[in-house]
Amino acid sequence: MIEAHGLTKRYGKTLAVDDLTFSVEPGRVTGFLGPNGAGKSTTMRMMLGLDNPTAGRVTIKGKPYHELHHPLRTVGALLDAKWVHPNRSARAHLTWMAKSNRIPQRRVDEVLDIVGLTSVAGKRAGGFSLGMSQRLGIAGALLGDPEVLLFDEPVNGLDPEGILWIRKFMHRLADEGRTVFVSSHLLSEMALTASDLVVIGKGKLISQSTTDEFIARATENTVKVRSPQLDVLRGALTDASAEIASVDDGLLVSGMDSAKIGEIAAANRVVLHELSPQQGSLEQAFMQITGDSVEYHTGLETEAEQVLSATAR
Ligand SMILES: Nc1ncnc2c1ncn2[C@@H]1O[C@H](COP(=O)(O)OP(=O)(O)OP(=O)(O)O)[C@@H](O)[C@H]1O
Repeated sequence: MIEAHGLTKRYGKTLAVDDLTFSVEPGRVTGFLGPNGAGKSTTMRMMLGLDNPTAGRVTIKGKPYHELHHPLRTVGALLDAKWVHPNRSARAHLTWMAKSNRIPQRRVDEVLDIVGLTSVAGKRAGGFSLGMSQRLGIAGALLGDPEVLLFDEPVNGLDPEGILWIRKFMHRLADEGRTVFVSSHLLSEMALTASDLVVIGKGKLISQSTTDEFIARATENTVKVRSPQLDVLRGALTDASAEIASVDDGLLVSGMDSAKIGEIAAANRVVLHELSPQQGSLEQAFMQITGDSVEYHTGLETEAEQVLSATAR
């Protein structure tokens, strides 16, 4: 469990984190979403005691980081995957970390196995691909078998196979009952990875909810209907105050759920060929919820475009 209360960080004139209050629950993957510069890394650094809050506090299992008796056994983090001596082997790097934290050597082999690096454990970490470096970073985070894990932009720059591996791994950690807090500016990736979302923009909390609630709240859900008696159906739905738009081969109905539309169709003896709820995407939700912040919106469009073009490729 991670809890932030009024967490604030000021760097000179920049208010990097502005009065954030939220909590992160165990047994779930919680996405920490916001565009570049929103304050995600600063927040995570404060969670790990690497930066001091200007005001407010953040606790892990009820205590600020510096009061934890066994920090590495309580919280593990992947902040920068390339933070490793390039000439050290993966095993030597982890052994060095383990020794300085009084963690037994057998745990090094365990974590190498967990992240699938056993076969390259003796190779120079400097020669690792980004995906392998991420795995090594995650192995380091797991060394103390912590209940709480923080990952800062873990899928940045990874190929689809690497992204899938990280996603499944996060789910596995949450299924083991751990608290998994993962930052990203990649909206569609977070929609697949996280069941809960903490969304920030310009240092401020925009929303905390489940991913499904976030999308449902922000996007207007519509229902697509196809029928050989479209005109009869259109009249009946209009009489019932639904909003209707015509699409190629049917109608797009808003302001009414599919159950009600089905009932109206049945009452009017209208045959339906399709009755399908259309859910908005996380990109749409993100744009809609944050759209009133000009600076935020500008940054966001770039991110959303990147995501959309990456998806189209
Ligand atoms: N050490 C620092 N000194 C001065 N300003 C800083 C420092 N660290 C962060 N900032 C500023 O604080 C704001 C939030 O930065 P932060 O890195 O936390 O955002 P972020 O959401 O993690 O973005 P990114 O995805 O680009 O890392 C930015 O305006 C950044 O320039």
